[in-house]
Amino acid sequence: MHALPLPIYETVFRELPDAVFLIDPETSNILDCNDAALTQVGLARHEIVQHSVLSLQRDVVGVEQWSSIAQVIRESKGYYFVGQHRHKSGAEVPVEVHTSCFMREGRELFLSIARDITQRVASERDLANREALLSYALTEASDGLWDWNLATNEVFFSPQLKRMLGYGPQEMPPQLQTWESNIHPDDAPWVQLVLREHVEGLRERYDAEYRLRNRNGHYLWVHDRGRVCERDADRKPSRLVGMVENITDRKNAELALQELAAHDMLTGLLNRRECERVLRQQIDLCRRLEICLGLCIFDLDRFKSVNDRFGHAVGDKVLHGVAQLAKSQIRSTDYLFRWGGEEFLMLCPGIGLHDLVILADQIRHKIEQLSWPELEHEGPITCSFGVAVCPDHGHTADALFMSADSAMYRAKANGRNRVECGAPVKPPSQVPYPRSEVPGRPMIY
Ligand SMILES: Nc1nc2c(ncn2[C@@H]2O[C@H](COP(=O)(O)OP(=O)(O)OP(=O)(O)O)[C@@H](O)[C@H]2O)c(=O)[nH]1
Repeated sequence: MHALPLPIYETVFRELPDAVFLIDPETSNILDCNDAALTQVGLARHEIVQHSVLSLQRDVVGVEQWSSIAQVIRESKGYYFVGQHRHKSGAEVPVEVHTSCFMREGRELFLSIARDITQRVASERDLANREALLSYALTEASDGLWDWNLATNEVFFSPQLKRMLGYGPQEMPPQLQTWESNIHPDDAPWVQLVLREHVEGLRERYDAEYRLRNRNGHYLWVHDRGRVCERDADRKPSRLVGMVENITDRKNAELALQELAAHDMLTGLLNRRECERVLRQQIDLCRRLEICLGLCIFDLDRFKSVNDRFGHAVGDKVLHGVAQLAKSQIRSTDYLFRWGGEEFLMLCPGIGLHDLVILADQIRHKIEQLSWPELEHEGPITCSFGVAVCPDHGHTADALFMSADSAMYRAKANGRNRVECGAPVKPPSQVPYPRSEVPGRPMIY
């Protein structure tokens, strides 16, 4: 039983933002209410007081139903229900009602507090709609979807994602490791870096194209995009969702085109355009790693006479043979390009002048020793070589190339079938640049 209302309680009753009704359990009539109650149903005080509480809503109909509810309210400490109050305008106001029973001066009374939950119902409806959409997207969308809980490292893989990779609905354990272990080893480090950078807030989104292994062990090319969609109380990412698209066909076509555009048809070597790109990239890389970069240009000697005497087709064979031989002499980390016509360019990261000269001379010698049945009694095919090393002979791509090129012309002028070195240049005073070769780079090829 509650104590008698004191003036302070009277004020609380009047000022409460929730609608409060004082009800006679016998008649269901409202004995009193606060202003929030009047606002909630849009009625004046005289339209409410001494009217049945049943007139405010439609969930309880008739005295009989009211009596049984009144009985439940009496027996329980508090009666709670979610229903609708009827506004004067005809609109329905969703309410959450808590009713309790108490005695005052020997008389039984009900106190009902009705909270307007319009906003909450709207957001719940919105959430339900979104969840339905999400559930549709997760199971039916043509792209595969994933949902990663960062706290547990659990990952939901959508049925479509599993289908894309050739797995059944019960396969693919829902863990981050399942995904990680299927990324192509060459792609894994940078894909994981991109993902980490997004989680750490360094990238706005996670977006990567990489190879993902399917159930048969073959790799698919995928475009994977994702975003942090939930954060914990400390604003740390707690959930990331993303979408995986199978782009194998497009990527393969793209790669085939790139391959075609980067290679020379006759020799199969990388072409001049690719050479220019790689040369600049290697200059930057070697500068960053503080290692040397060797460049060698070689050109067939008196090749015009081969064409003239034996025809272009035989000349092509010679070019192809020379390219294959040179290719067989370099390391997998070196590059060989067909610079143009009968001219080739070799790039060797981490090599010093001494070793580069040895390598060039070895190739020169091996080319000279090749036998060419098509050339009948013609003498050996020979080449002239010019070598230069960055930074000793040039600090930029152009300077390095020019140095090796003029060395090659000097080799021609000095009798052909020989190796000449570029002229040393002064280092730029402001850029400290090492002279080191890669430690341990073998001199023997
Ligand atoms: N068969 C064939 N010949 C080519 C190709 N590209 C360039 N050539 C030929 O290479 C020859 C180059 O001749 P030149 O520049 O006079 O040089 P060279 O005869 O080798 O004389 P030096 O370089 O001074 O030793 C020309 O006959 C070109 O037609 C090719 O793809 N196939």
